[in-house]
Amino acid sequence: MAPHADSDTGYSGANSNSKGEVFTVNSPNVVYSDSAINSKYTYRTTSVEKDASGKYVATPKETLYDFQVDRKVPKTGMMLVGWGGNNGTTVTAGIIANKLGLTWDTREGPRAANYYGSVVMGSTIKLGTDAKTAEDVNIPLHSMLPMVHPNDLVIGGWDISGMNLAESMDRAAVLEPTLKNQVKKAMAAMIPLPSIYYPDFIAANQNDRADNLIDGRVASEAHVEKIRKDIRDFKADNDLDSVIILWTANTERFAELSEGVNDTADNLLKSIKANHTEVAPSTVFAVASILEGVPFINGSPQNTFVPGCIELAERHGAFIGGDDFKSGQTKMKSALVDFLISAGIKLTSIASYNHLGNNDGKNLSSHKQFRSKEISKSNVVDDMVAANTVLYKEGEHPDHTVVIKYMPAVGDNKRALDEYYAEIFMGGHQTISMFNVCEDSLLASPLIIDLVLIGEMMTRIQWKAKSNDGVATTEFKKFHSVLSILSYMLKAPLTPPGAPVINALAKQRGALVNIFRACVGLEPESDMTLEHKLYN
Ligand SMILES: NC(=O)c1ccc[n+]([C@@H]2O[C@H](COP(=O)([O-])OP(=O)(O)OC[C@H]3O[C@@H](n4cnc5c(N)ncnc54)[C@H](O)[C@@H]3O)[C@@H](O)[C@H]2O)c1
Ligand SMILES: O=P([O-])([O-])O[C@@H]1[C@@H](O)[C@H](O)[C@@H](O)[C@H](O)[C@@H]1O
Repeated sequence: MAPHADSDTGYSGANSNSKGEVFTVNSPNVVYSDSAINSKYTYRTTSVEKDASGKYVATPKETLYDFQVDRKVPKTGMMLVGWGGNNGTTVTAGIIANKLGLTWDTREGPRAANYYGSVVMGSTIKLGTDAKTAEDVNIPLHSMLPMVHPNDLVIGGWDISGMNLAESMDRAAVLEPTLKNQVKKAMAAMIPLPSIYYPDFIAANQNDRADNLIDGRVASEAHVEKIRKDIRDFKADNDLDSVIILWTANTERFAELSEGVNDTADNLLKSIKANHTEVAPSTVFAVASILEGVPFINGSPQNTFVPGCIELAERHGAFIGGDDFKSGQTKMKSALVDFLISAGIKLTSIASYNHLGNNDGKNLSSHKQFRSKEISKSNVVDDMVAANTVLYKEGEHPDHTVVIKYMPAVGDNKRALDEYYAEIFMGGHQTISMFNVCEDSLLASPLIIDLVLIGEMMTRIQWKAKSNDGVATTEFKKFHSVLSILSYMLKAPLTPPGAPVINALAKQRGALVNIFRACVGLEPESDMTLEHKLYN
């Protein structure tokens, strides 16, 4: 279904038709037209109650969904807030290099552009099993639905630093000179739009790069309208069908949540109108995006989505997602903790130390900004611990410490040192010590692509339902405004109010893949492989 031959994804194992489609579903429940894929999907869950004796009673439930996927792949723009930063310049250079099919010399020999680290572009999913050999048939995740190809993204954005992207790519010191030289000309023509700058929200040490500013140092309606106009102009100037806004600017301090200021949509809008000092730049960008009806995704840990912002998104049916790219140390943690606890090993302490020398690290050397990051890096084990009442009593939790130090010498190559300490059988202990060098921007940039591609895809999926108690949704509706399907890429996944937060990495990926499967009428991949277990 991708508009590109599989060679663009570096994938050679699939055969695709003239439209680049890798598969179709042969089922009476799935109907293809030129404009849409319509599927009927039975969603099977288990409802659990306690009986009078306190025993659980499990009742299978079925809900019949109709899914509709718009097959027209739109010309899409990606507008980055913080475009001139390490992540912004790196993802831009990476997309240009892939689009041009560049190779460049390195000490280890020639390297070619790729999308490694992108779950959409670099991973595969099991479609099913071969009808003749019963072997797994795996296809690129990107081929599951008619998704935008990152090579086709039109890129723009804002930065408080006015450097062109070639200069800021040099400042970032992430990419090899032999690659930079090949994209420098294109990137020199890319100039970030001036942005809003409220000094109190980021470290004072960022002030020296703030030379590309919109007037006004507190939130205002004028700021919202200026950003809305920037979005409209970018869309019109590039003849785009859709635009996704993504925050990859500095980590802000948390905004104080208070009644009458940001607790409701109306109060938030009033606070912006009244130039309230507790409205963060990232929240102003989110409000502008919501009012423009374009998805806004937060790649940083601050509480951009104050309750009033979430309510505004719900009111306008606009998509939001966040928070904080899950790129290295935390991604490893969410997989390792899932493994240990689901193996019945009682994790009792996690010590997470990391140091880095990029501008992100410089900003995080300020306590208020570090605190935002400490929160997002610390909550990632909560769901896995709470789910295992065999190992952990109510309220019991492993010790968990997060340390971040700014060490300029290592630049973007963040060092993560972790110790996991656990109780095992009969009083024994297991100690896992890990040294993980995360080249932060090269790990985060593919996540930016995933967030934008999946965020855009979700704007083209609608559903209606008929549950087995007869409650029917008659009109097609969009997914909830809060895109929790993005959680695999995020440390502190934002969920619809009242919905549980899932941090276990495998569950997050399973949700993404199985929702995409449902959209084409396919059952979830259960890994049961009964076909290999029941017959002699
Ligand atoms: N692996 C990773 O790199 C990683 C992982 C998780 C989260 N993050 C988060 O992503 C964000 C970006 O990381 P980075 O390494 O690119 O940082 P960076 O400091 O290199 O880039 C941030 C950019 O944002 C700009 N900026 C600051 N305030 C702005 C505003 N109000 N409007 C527009 N631009 C503004 C800065 O000038 C800078 O160019 C940080 O918040 C970081 O914590 C990064
Ligand atoms: O995703 P992850 O590697 O756990 O977390 C990273 C932190 O280790 C790092 O200190 C911070 O600067 C990055 O922005 C990112 O948040």
